[in-house]
Amino acid sequence: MPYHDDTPQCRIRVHLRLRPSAKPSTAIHIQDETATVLIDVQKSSGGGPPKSYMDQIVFNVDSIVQSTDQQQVYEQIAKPSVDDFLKGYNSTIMAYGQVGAGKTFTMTGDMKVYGNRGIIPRSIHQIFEEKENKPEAGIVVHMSYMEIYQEALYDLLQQRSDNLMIIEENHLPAVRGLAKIRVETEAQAVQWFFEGEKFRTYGHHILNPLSSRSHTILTFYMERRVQRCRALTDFTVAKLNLVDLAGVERLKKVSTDTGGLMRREACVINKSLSFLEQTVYALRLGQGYVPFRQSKVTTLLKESLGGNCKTVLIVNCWPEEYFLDETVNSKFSSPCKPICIFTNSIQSRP
Ligand SMILES: Nc1ncnc2c1ncn2[C@@H]1O[C@H](COP(=O)(O)OP(=O)(O)OP(=O)(O)O)[C@@H](O)[C@H]1O
Repeated sequence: MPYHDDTPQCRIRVHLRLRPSAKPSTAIHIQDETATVLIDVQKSSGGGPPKSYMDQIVFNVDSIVQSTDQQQVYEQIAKPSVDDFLKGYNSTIMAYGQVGAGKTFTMTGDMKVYGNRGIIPRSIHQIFEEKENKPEAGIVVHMSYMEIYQEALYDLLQQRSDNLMIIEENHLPAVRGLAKIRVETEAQAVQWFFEGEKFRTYGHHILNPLSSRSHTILTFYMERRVQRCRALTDFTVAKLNLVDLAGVERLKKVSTDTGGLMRREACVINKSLSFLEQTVYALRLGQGYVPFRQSKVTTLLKESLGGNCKTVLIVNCWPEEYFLDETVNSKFSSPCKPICIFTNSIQSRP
């Protein structure tokens, strides 16, 4: 069931997507009714017969998707966020998970097969359908697309310009130098998105011939007129972040190259994802100090994780035995669920 939350405080929604597998691990038990995943793991110490070595890791999410149907994934997980954005709420949809587990398939999709297009092209369609159907709302849309590679920022809509700097604006991070392109139609937005994709950093390894080596953040900025009463018109502004995080990597599983570029990339990616985990745990525990500034991705996602935003996290997993360690590590998503964030739809333009 798609989920809508109109309360001023809402929590991060967490969805698990398992990619199709011919041989799923028997250690993973899915309970669809309660959206719970139970994973049998070996206890590290202790005596007794083999069975007593087993322990069970439990993590709870909001829903579990095992289907490959991109339309269903969009309807169930992403569309409510785009609806919220169009109503004037800041929204974020973020894909996290192991390498090759389907993050880019979920966000961008297979653009050669129309039915397999992902959340980004479908969101673009929904945004411009609203703009066309409601001319009275005077909707204005801008977009930006950036990449975080090796802790440096690149503007994918300016031929990968690196002339960007994180600054603070109204106590929130902003990126100076980032192009915000005004887009009038769905075709223009798709064209700019493809233009940005050309400059994205990909690598090739055993698990994925087209592996993202960076985090990307595609943002839509919307401004629309809202008639409060006959004499009063508000201009509501909102942002939609579509985030494709780089994958959690065990280097020995993806490459035999232990000293080169892939190793350096994997170290930086894993470090930034572990900072993301630390940030989530600090928010979950309600700690006064939240280490947002430890990495570029947590700095830029400050509002999505602990500010004024409705956030959805999609955790992509391989259900095979070979990836069980990484699947267990995905349990970090569980503590995201109770994190409450403040949401306010009326952010009027002065
Ligand atoms: N649910 C799915 N159904 C069908 N094919 C899928 C699915 N998930 C992933 N794939 C396929 O698996 C391959 C790897 O997926 P994808 O590139 O999306 O992984 P990723 O998590 O983004 O990886 P990386 O972290 O390496 O960038 C692609 O060829 C993709 O089409």
